[in-house]
Amino acid sequence: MKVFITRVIPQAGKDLLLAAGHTIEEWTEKRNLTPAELVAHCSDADALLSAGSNKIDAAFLDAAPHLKVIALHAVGYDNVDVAAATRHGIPIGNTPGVLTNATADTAFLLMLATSRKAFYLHKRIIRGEWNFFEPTANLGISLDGKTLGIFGMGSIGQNMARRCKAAYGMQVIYHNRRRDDTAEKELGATYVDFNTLLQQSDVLSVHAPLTPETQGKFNAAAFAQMKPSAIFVNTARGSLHNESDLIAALEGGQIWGAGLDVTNPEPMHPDNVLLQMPNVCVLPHIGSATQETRDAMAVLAAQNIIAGLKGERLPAVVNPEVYG
Ligand SMILES: NC(=O)c1ccc[n+]([C@@H]2O[C@H](COP(=O)([O-])OP(=O)(O)OC[C@H]3O[C@@H](n4cnc5c(N)ncnc54)[C@H](O)[C@@H]3O)[C@@H](O)[C@H]2O)c1
Ligand SMILES: O=C(O)[C@H](O)CO
Repeated sequence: MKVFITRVIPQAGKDLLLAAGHTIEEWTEKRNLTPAELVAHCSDADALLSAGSNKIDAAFLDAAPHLKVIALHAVGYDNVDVAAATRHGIPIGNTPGVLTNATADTAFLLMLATSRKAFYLHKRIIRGEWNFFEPTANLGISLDGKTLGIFGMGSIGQNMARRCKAAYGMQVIYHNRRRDDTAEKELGATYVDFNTLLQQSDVLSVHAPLTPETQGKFNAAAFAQMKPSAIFVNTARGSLHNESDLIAALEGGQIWGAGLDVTNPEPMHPDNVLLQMPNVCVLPHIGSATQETRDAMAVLAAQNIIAGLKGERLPAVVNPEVYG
């Protein structure tokens, strides 16, 4: 059967699809498919392997009647109208778990790099501004024993908390849709309401999915409650924070710094003022970008498609309700 793949993915995933007897068509241009191009390529496809942010909504599903399964090369599925897919009888697969460590590493990297102004100081060396050692210049913030706040205590949030506790003995507080026993027992994490999370965190790391409830959650009102010494880290989705409010909070000293793997829009414009700020580190959405992790994501996405095309339950399914 034909599988359409929206971006070049690791060979490990493609090998699995080919070994299962499927044919592959892969979009290799280094630009996003337009919605019309996606429809055109899916018009005779049995499965879609979507790597990227293409909108998968009711209109698309109506226009691609052959599709039997859609697998995302991602854990986040905010680009998918899941209810519409379920109505169309199409299981949606994603890649949870296999990218947890790599993404938590990225959050940890951004926290530490921001706390020491690493990206800004690197740029100063390139500009020839490393002139002499100054005991009172280039100072960052120590993380030892500080309070880590996690918004979204799922797989990646818990992993980030584990890393911060092991490395810095950080106290962990969290806000989630519901309390999490594992986080409380294993990590000694304390559940707090959203305002307390804002007020008490020295580092606030965002790990919740993008939904109507979380969109724009970190706005002027939220930043105003945070400590002037706080670091905001977002590796979830750029739309969870309001970018102009974040810039104003950094400029106004309401918070100290920010580490971002995700922005809105993506890619971030090179002239963005955040890229010039000493206490800000920005990465180009590389949360899961290790060779091993991307291979594992491609393999799981392929396994989802192979199962879906056999009419079997996907190993990682977003909409189990599709099975009735
Ligand atoms: N930067 C990257 O490359 C990258 C990589 C992987 C994942 N992500 C993002 O990270 C997100 C989390 O991934 P995960 O694997 O940890 O998912 P997960 O489902 O294991 O965890 C998400 C947690 O957020 C909580 N949550 C949901 N809505 C909430 C709300 N309104 N308020 C508070 N908490 C809420 C859930 O209860 C859950 O505990 C993904 O949805 C994705 O958007 C980004
Ligand atoms: O959700 C994810 O897995 C990453 O952000 C890649 O899109």
